[in-house]
Amino acid sequence: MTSPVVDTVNLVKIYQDGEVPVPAVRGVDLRVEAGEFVAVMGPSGSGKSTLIHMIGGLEARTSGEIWLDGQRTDMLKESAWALLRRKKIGFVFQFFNLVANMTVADNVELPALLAGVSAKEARRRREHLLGELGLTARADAAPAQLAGGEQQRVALARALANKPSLLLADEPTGNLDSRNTRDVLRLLGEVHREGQAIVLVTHDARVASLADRVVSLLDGQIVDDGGAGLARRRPRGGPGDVIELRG
Ligand SMILES: Nc1ncnc2c1ncn2[C@@H]1O[C@H](COP(=O)(O)OP(=O)(O)OP(=O)(O)O)[C@@H](O)[C@H]1O
Repeated sequence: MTSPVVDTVNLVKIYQDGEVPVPAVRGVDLRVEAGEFVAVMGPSGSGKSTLIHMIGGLEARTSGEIWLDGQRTDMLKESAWALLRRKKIGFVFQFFNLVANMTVADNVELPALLAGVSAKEARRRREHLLGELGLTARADAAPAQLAGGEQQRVALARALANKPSLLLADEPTGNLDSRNTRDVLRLLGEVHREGQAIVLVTHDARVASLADRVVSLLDGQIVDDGGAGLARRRPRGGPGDVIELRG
């Protein structure tokens, strides 16, 4: 049996607001299998972002365990984390973190080149991803010349250039109009069909409807795990993969 891509055990995060402890995540057990698409939903402040930041190693946990692909990660040093992230994880967060003095094309190719992919293959992936996201004409622009929604799509292309086994996304369609949302969702469907796991925070029920499973958080705890462990996975290429959005 293969290890789950993500396995958190009694994961806790308590922020300190001066003297006041702010419990953000309170004992979360979340298991995500290879290739599974999980949407995380819940009201504002329920701990969604904190949870995926901890899974991605961007935020230290207070207690509990985090395992990625069978490797315990919550005790890793930053250098080991950086290597693991580069190899296995793609991030799309609300802050796009594009490199300001590089073109869109170079921003998208960089992670693949850093991971040792050949220049030719990195260019092929970049052309494919920018094409899918309607950004081909913006390849030579600097990030600052792009609208917010365009920057967000470049950030998604960059996160996928490496073909990560795990994509972590925090509101990836948050700033997008319906046409761009459709492009992003089509690409996520493609990523999912290729067997990459996705953990995605969203407030958008249309986005969540594409997932294999919706995990609901409330006050830092999972109140519904969407039937983890049940054979809910749709067959690849089945009707669930057809993305239709109006508007
Ligand atoms: N750096 C921080 N310092 C102190 N408290 C924080 C910090 N970051 C988050 N919190 C608190 O932790 C709780 C969970 O926040 P989090 O951002 O994870 O929720 P969320 O579900 O992602 O919310 P939203 O949907 O609004 O993004 C909230 O009470 C928030 O105020």
